[in-house]
Amino acid sequence: MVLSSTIAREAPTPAHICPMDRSCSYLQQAASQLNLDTNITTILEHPRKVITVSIPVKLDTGEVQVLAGHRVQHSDILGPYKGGIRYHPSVTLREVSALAMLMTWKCALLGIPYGGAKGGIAIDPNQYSVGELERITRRYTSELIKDIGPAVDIPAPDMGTSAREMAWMMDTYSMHVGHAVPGIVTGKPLSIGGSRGRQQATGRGVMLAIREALAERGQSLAGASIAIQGFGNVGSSAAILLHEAGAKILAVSNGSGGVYSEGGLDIPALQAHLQDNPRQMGTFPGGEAIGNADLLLLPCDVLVPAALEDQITAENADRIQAKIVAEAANGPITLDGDRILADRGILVLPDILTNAGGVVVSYLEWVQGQSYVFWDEERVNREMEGLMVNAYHRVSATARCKTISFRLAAYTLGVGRVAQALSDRGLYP
Ligand SMILES: NC(=O)C1=CN([C@@H]2O[C@H](COP(=O)(O)OP(=O)(O)OC[C@H]3O[C@@H](n4cnc5c(N)ncnc54)[C@H](OP(=O)(O)O)[C@@H]3O)[C@@H](O)[C@H]2O)C=CC1
Ligand SMILES: O=C(O)CCC(=O)C(=O)O
Repeated sequence: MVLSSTIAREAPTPAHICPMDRSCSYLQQAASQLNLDTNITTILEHPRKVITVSIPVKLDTGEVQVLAGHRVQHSDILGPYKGGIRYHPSVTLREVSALAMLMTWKCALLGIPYGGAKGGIAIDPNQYSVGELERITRRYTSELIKDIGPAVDIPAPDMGTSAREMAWMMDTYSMHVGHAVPGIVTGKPLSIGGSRGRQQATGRGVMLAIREALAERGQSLAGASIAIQGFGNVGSSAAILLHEAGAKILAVSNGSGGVYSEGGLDIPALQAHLQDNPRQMGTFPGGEAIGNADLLLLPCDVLVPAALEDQITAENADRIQAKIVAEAANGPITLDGDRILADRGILVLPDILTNAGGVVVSYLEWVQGQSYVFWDEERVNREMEGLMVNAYHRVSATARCKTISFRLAAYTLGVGRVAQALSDRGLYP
């Protein structure tokens, strides 16, 4: 048996330095708007707990790999830690830390009683069999068993994971404690206490944020031209819902490239094509192939990055032709890219608002589970829409009233709520 260690060897971050430049920069800007005591900001800059575990996994070949699994718990000031689990080759402890902090502000902005966390393993799930993925997920859960729980830390799907991984996590945790604990994860299958509407929830929230932003400009979704990077859970759900609302989806893409049609893509036909030809966007007969980099530069009403971080940077921000950029992904715009878009007057709908529909329905799943009463999809969608639209208009009103960007307005509302709770709870030393 060969032992191949694939544990990421990242340089350790000095304890006194905030490891997350972008997240900390936005936190600092919000702190300055709020006139926060610098000691409170210093506390909020640091994750409360950073966990890295070794995950030995026996591959189908008999070889053993040891993977590094991370879980970063940024804050539980407002409630249990909450956030997704990512399986993607680009996962690092730094990235997971930054994403955990985003979760704290997102939940606070939306007014849901959760803190923020994120987890991840640096693997390409496409390179592993289902059996291997199950063993990886179960061992990762086992290693985290003392740090997660329905009142402590509640994982959910993120890039590269889905209801399937949540079911494995729920089962592993339940076996450890000796009884079924559906509330240990959200985004799980309906059969074990999942919520109707969770799968499409993030994409639905993205559609709602775009709808509200266009409405404030006197435009409707019908006829709006939209380009979407990423066609996974979030990108494909947003594309379907925007298409159903009459928007013209000019282009979509995945890791293998994209497809473009000036007249708008037939999204259901594209989905059917992908069923038969997985990941082969470029061969869809209803459009022409387009690269991911060019998709970002298309002239359109709304550009929706719904894949990875750092897609809009100092290199391409001055060539973005969209009027609105809706951050469906977490962190798709770098700090420099953000400054350039702001200087050019392009409205950015920030991630902590735009993609919050997922965690909102995770919260609704948790509420249903706690009360043992499960709602129909119409009710779930209605409750989520209420919270999303309310948050959108609070952000928009704050941006208008303080003459600041939507991002800074969203951070000011999220950070302000956490800072208030921190000082009310007396955790401030
Ligand atoms: N799932 C959720 O509920 C939530 C997700 N998010 C965020 O949304 C984003 C997407 O997550 P999700 O949809 O769940 O992830 P998925 O794993 O379901 O989908 C990811 C998509 O991104 C594509 N992709 C990967 N690399 C690239 C690339 N270099 N260029 C273009 N596309 C690429 C993938 O293509 P391929 O299949 O070819 O690899 C796939 O279409 C992430 O930032 C995530 O954090 C935010 C809130 C909630
Ligand atoms: O649904 C959840 O709990 C978390 C979703 C998530 O990871 C995110 O919003 O980035």
